[in-house]
Amino acid sequence: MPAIDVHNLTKVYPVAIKQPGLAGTLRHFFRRQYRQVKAVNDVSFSIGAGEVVGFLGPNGAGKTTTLKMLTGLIYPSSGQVSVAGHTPFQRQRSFLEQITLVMGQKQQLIWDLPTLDSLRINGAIYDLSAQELRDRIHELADMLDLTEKLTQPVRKLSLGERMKAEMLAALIHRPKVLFLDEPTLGLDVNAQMAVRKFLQIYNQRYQATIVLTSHYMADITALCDRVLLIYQGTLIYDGSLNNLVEQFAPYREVTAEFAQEVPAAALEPYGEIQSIDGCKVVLLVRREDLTKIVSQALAQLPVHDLTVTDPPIEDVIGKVFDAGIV
Ligand SMILES: Nc1ncnc2c1ncn2[C@@H]1O[C@H](COP(=O)(O)OP(=O)(O)OP(=O)(O)O)[C@@H](O)[C@H]1O
Repeated sequence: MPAIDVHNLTKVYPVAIKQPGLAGTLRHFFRRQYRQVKAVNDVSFSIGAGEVVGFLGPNGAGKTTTLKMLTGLIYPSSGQVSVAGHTPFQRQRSFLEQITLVMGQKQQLIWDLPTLDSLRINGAIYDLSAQELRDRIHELADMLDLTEKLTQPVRKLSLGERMKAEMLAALIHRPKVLFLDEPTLGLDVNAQMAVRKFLQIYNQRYQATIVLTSHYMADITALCDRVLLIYQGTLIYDGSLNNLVEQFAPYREVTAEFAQEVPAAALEPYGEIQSIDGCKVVLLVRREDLTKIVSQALAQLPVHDLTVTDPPIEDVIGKVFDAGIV
């Protein structure tokens, strides 16, 4: 049985339309008009237990709305959802004990209290014995390198420490399905890496299923083999990140440093010129022509150094969203 099974999921929000000014306010009061915003449109996918899936889309694409439906915070307008064998919006205790939702821009820890106190509250909510709670705090704090900070009021933690503490609190009941909405938002590179590493270990240790949204592609490339792309509420890609790159970036970047400057006209036959900076040139070369072009360049041009890389993944995803379809 898949951990998450979604069929034809749709969410339409009614949004009140209000004209400006006093007349608009009065009209709004007596005869309210609505327009329908289709935030999620006929989305279907299935995620197996233990998978880590990246859920990507531009702002307003419908990611958070989908996560809210998967965690039972809002009702779908139509379609079926099953998470850990439950219908999320019924919000049964046995469902809530198996999932967690972490939102990078929202916090559940109590601001003026030390993290430890919030963890005790969560322990009571999930009926953990004192020993279980101690063991889990010890294990997770150790994984997150947070033990020293647990007695400090949350408001005195750095952003990165706070996010780790949020993660600890969200996982104290050892959920099997994790929904993470921008868990590394605003963190510096080191803190992002620490959170990623932690998620990798948690996934492996508990075979947890993870659905992750992030605008940082490094999170996705480090954690997810599979990505779902959503655009204007519609799922436009479901598959491996590698296939996506191959499909949408049928070229590779060749960076060459020459012993002396080479005129642009002499470079044109080799590929599309991206930039020329003195003796350093970046070209885009189609994947199927790469071997031929590289050997020709080495034979015919004064090449000092040459490297071949994939284009940045952000650019590839950006292209997909610009095109709007796959
Ligand atoms: N409560 C709401 N009422 C009305 N419209 C909403 C509501 N919540 C979201 N929307 C609209 O639904 C669409 C999808 O929003 P959603 O927050 O799901 O996008 P998102 O992909 O998570 O975006 P972001 O990356 O910016 O967080 C947007 O057009 C948004 O304005």
